[in-house]
Amino acid sequence: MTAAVSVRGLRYVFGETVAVDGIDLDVAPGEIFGLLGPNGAGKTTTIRAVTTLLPVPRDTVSVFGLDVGRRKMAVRRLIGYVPQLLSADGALTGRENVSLFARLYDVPRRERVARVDEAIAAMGLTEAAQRQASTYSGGMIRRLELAQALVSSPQLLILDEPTIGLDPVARAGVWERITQVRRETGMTVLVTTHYMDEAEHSCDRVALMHRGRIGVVGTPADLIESIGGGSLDDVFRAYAEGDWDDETKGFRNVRQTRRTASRLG
Ligand SMILES: Nc1ncnc2c1ncn2[C@@H]1O[C@H](COP(=O)(O)OP(=O)(O)OP(=O)(O)O)[C@@H](O)[C@H]1O
Repeated sequence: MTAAVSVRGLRYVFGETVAVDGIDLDVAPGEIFGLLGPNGAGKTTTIRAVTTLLPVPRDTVSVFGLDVGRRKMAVRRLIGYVPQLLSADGALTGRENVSLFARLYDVPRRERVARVDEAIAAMGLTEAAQRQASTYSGGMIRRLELAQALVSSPQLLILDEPTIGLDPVARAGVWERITQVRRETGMTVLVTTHYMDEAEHSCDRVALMHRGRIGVVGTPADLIESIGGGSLDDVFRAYAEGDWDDETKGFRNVRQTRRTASRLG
């Protein structure tokens, strides 16, 4: 089966800073895949490479089998992207914002009205659609941005910290909509977050990223089991506290350390 996203040996350097340090990653079609890690881990740089917004060498990143280094425009047609910075225009109504994206993405004119309505409804914004976006709450703005990204019916939805800065209720609302869209459309979702608890509940698989590298990949349940129980936060802490530059500190060692720690109380 062709991976939705495949990354091989991706490295990205800004001046002296190694933002991404030779990572491999595979996202399966239809899964919600979380790229987790603290600020500066390299998550945004990784997904900007996947979205074609950063230049990448050939044969390092592909989306549904299309090489990002060679087929930029074709890849863009498969992707919906919600960046970290707000992209909705407060002076326009919710509906106008989504319609604007439908035109930008070149959604066929005869399908536009229906597709805009669908995207707005999928994000629970039908009643608010005629209001100016400047009157929306933070959670509604995020859902509006999701509707903008969904209007082109992408095969791959890429979300950079979709719940950052939102209160717990709004965060839950955003995740509820993301999981619902995936359930109804089978769309693949690649999401970055540093909220481990959210990823634990909503992602099928996660990759833990730290200092430009990916430490472990797996289902939240398997990763938690691998350290003998706890939460995804504990898993991350177990890895982040180890020296990731030291090749000898593998999964087994972390597990051993945890076991020892729990024996010692
Ligand atoms: N345009 C840039 N110029 C210089 N350095 C950059 C640039 N973009 C990112 N970096 C650096 O690369 C590293 C990785 O940043 P990146 O934004 O990918 O991390 P992140 O995990 O997404 O963190 P955050 O959640 O804070 O965005 C950081 O040290 C950051 O300062």
